[in-house]
Amino acid sequence: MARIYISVGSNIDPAHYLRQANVALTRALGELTLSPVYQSEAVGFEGEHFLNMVIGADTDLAIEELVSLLKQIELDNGRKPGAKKFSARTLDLDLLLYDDVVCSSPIELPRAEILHNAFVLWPLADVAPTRCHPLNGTRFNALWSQFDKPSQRLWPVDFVWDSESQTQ
Ligand SMILES: Nc1ncnc2c1ncn2[C@@H]1O[C@H](COP(=O)(O)OP(=O)(O)OP(=O)(O)O)[C@@H](O)[C@H]1O
Ligand SMILES: Nc1nc2c(c(=O)[nH]1)N=C(CO)CN2
Repeated sequence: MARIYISVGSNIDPAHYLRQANVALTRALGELTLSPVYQSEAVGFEGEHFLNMVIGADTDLAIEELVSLLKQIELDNGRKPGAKKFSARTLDLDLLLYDDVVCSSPIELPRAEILHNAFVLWPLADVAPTRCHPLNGTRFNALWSQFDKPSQRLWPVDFVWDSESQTQ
């Protein structure tokens, strides 16, 4: 069994697609650990605000199977294959950590974004505060407390998981 962490992001109908991701990942992986949901300004391009969060789970799937599963869930939820890297998206699911595995090609683990993006590191520090980054051995709560916070604006939101009639 591997402990995994997945980053979830959306800036097209984001409340709907976060709920869809939760349903699809629960179906595929079983019990999930959900971080709080954060709203954030789009980083790297002009666009609608994002909702971001991190999901933890235990799985017997291999890394490649897991990345294929995430890609299929993205496609099932309106993700346009071949869209520009920095562009609006219905659903982005990235595997951040698979136990303490370190690898780079074709699959990058741990995902470099952990150290660069507040919208990844804050929710990861929420769900795995005392877990250590596999490359530098530092706990995620310490990495978050050292992060240059004014550089990226994000804020926690009250998120309603079980109602399609709510917008957040
Ligand atoms: N840790 C990982 N998690 C998910 N996909 C990965 C990972 N490492 C490599 N990949 C591969 O990289 C491909 C592109 O994913 P990547 O997240 O880099 O770009 P994207 O999701 O298309 O765009 P963006 O970077 O704008 O989110 C994926 O389809 C997958 O095959
Ligand atoms: N706030 C925010 N900005 C982004 C995000 C994201 O998930 N949240 N994802 C991107 C491409 O991976 C680019 N910019």
